[in-house]
Amino acid sequence: MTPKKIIIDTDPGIDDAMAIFLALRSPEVEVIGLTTIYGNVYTTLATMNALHLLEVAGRTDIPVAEGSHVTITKGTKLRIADFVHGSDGLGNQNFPPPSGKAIKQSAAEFLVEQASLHPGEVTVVALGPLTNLALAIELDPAFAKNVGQIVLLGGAFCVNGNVNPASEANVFGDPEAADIVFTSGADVVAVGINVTHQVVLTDADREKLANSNGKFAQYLCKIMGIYYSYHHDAYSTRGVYLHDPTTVLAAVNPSLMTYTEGVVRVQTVGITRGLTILYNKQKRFEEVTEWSDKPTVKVAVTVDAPAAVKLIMDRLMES
Ligand SMILES: O=c1[nH]cnc2c1ncn2[C@@H]1O[C@H](CO)[C@@H](O)[C@H]1O
Repeated sequence: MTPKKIIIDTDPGIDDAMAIFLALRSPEVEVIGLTTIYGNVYTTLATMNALHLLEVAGRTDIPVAEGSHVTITKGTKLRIADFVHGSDGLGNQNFPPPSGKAIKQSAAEFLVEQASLHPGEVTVVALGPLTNLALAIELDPAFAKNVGQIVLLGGAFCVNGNVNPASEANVFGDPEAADIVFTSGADVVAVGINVTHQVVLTDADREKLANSNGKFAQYLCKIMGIYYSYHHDAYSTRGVYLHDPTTVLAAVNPSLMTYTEGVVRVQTVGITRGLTILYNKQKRFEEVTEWSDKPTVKVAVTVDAPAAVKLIMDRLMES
């Protein structure tokens, strides 16, 4: 079977690093590019980190396109989660700057170009706020139809968020963009923290990674300390949530999850800004609602967590 072409839209980020390495080790997919976005770090640093991670992996053949520095509404007050990942996004390791450079195209231009070059064949795996995808949709009315699938990490479906009780970090980062993507008519699969919080890398798993000869496992163990201490403080867990790698798995091996389908809208105002609400079509409402006549998306509901953790670890431990 020919591997699925994927573009990873990313804000690296410790779990992003893990997700990128996992994708590079997955024969089911071919990474044809990385696009960058703010979120865990600012966009400029996300681009540097994406280039750095490709250099670590020996995959400088993969292009990196820099994404937006502002939200879809041109907002510049960004919420950056450096307290989760370190001020450099990669566990404060003082890595030397990458020698490579981003391509001239913007992330949105690159996404539009690749989707129209390979209609129906490109999967975008979106691991940060959805600004670049919303820009691609605005730039090219055919993008939503041309893109094969958008597999995104976003939302907290029927559970508390991780920024506040209402909102998950990626949707909170640009709620207007998220609403554009969810209602675009593209084939969207949303993996929310209701699912990713079930996929935990324990202290014992970390030790196993550290004791392996895997190049990626070794690198990740070096940068993961701050991600572990953050989880210990914030959630009182002795382990970390594998948000981004789990989302990559939804593209690599979709059968590890179950899904429901319905219309998702995003709250953009008030104390619940960033809230994702899925209408499951179980009731016909008398009134016309903001969910009426909108395209549906797939939302992940369950995950085979032990199988997911094992697959992620096995691939990262290959040397
Ligand atoms: O507590 C948190 N606040 C903000 N961002 C977080 C937190 N925990 C994890 N992430 C980051 O947000 C995405 C998942 O929502 C992941 O990329 C993760 O690295």
